[in-house]
Amino acid sequence: MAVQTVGIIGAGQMGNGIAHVFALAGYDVLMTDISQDALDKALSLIDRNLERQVSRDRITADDKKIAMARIRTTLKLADLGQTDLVIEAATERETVKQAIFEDLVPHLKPHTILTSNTSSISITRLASRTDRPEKFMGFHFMNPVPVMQLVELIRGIATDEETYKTLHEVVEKLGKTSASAEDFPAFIVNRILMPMINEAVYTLYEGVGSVKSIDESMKLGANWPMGPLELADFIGLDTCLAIMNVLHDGLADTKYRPCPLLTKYVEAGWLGRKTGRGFYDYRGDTPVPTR
Ligand SMILES: CC(=O)CC(=O)SCCNC(=O)CCNC(=O)[C@H](O)C(C)(C)COP(=O)(O)OP(=O)(O)OC[C@H]1O[C@@H](n2cnc3c(N)ncnc32)[C@H](O)[C@@H]1OP(=O)(O)O
Ligand SMILES: NC(=O)C1=CN([C@@H]2O[C@H](COP(=O)(O)OP(=O)(O)OC[C@H]3O[C@@H](n4cnc5c(N)ncnc54)[C@H](OP(=O)(O)O)[C@@H]3O)[C@@H](O)[C@H]2O)C=CC1
Repeated sequence: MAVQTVGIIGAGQMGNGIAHVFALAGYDVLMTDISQDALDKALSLIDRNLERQVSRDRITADDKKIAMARIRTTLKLADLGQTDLVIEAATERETVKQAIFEDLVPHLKPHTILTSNTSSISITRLASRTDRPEKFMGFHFMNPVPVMQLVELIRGIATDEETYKTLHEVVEKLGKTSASAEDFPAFIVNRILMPMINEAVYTLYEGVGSVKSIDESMKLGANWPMGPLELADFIGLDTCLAIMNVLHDGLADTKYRPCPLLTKYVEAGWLGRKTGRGFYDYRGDTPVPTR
C-alpha cells in the first residue's frame, strides 16, 4: 500500500522532528496536538531546524520551502482519518495513547496503518484496543529525529507482513536505517539505554559524583556525545521515568526500579530542556547544574 499522507499526533519534541523528516522526504504531513501553542511552536522549530540544514548546505532553500509547504496542522484529531499512515507521538502514558486511538479509529480509512512512536509501551496492548491490530506497529524514531539514523520497528503479535514491509520501505525513503525489535518492554534501545541513565541518576543520588563529574566522566571516559544526565534532560525526565516504570512493571525485576531522585525531579515539574530546568538549569546563557 503506497503511503503519501502522514498524520502525526503530538507536536512535542518528537512530533516536530518526525514532521520535519517526512516533509523533507516528500510526504504530505498533517500534525495535530491538543494545544494550538504546541502546534505553532513545532512549526517554528521545524523552520529553524530546516534553516540550520540550509546554512550547512545539507539542503537547499527551495527544499526547505517545499518541505514547510507540505506540513499542515489541525486541532481536530478526526482530520487525520484522511491519512494513509498515522504516527502517534503523544506523551508516554498508556492511558493517553489508548484514548487517542479509541477517538481516532472511527474516522480512519480501511487501509490506514496505525503506529506509535512509544519508547517502551506494549505494541500488542495498544493494538488490541483498535479495529486493526494487523495494521498496527511500533515505529520508534530517535531524538533528535533529523539527525539520528535509527528507526526501531516493533511488530505486535498480530502485525501482518504487508504492514511491516510498507514501513520498512518508508524508513528507506526517509534515508534512515531500521532495526527490528520484539515487542517486549522498552524494545532494544531503551531496554539498554534507560537503565544506564537511571544508574547515572543513582550515582548522583548516592553522592558518588556530581552532575558535572558524572557527565564529564561519560563524555571523556566513554566518548558519549552527551553525558547521561544531559541526555536525560534532552529526552525529558518524565519520559525517562515512564520508561523505567514500564521496565519495572513489565519485567518485574527490582533492578529496573526508578531512582527516587528521578521521581523527585519529575514531581517538581523539572522535566529537563522542555521545561527549562532538570539536572541543569537552561534559563541562563549556559546550562548550570541544579545539584
Ligand atoms: C528516549 C527514546 O525513546 C529513544 C531516544 O531517542 S534515546 C536518545 C538518543 N539520542 C542521543 O543519544 C543523542 C546523543 N547526542 C548527540 O548525538 C549529539 O549531542 C547531537 C546530535 C544531539 C548534537 O550533536 P552536536 O555535535 O553537539 O551538535 P551540532 O554539531 O550542533 O549538530 C550536529 C547536527 O545535529 C543537528 N542538531 C543538533 N541538535 C539538534 C536538535 N535538537 N534538533 C535537530 N537537529 C539538531 C545539527 O543541525 C547538525 O545537523 P547537520 O549535521 O545536518 O548540520
Ligand atoms: N523524548 C525523546 O527523546 C523520545 C521520545 N519518544 C516517545 O515519543 C513520544 C512523545 O515524546 P516527546 O515528544 O518527548 O513528548 P513531549 O512531552 O515533548 O510531547 C508530547 C506532546 O503530545 C501532546 N499531547 C498530550 N496528550 C495529547 C493528546 N491526547 N493528543 C494530542 N497530543 C497530545 C503534549 O501536549 P501537552 O504538553 O500540552 O500535554 C505534547 O505537546 C512518547 O511516547 C515518547 O516515549 C521516542 C523517542 C525519543
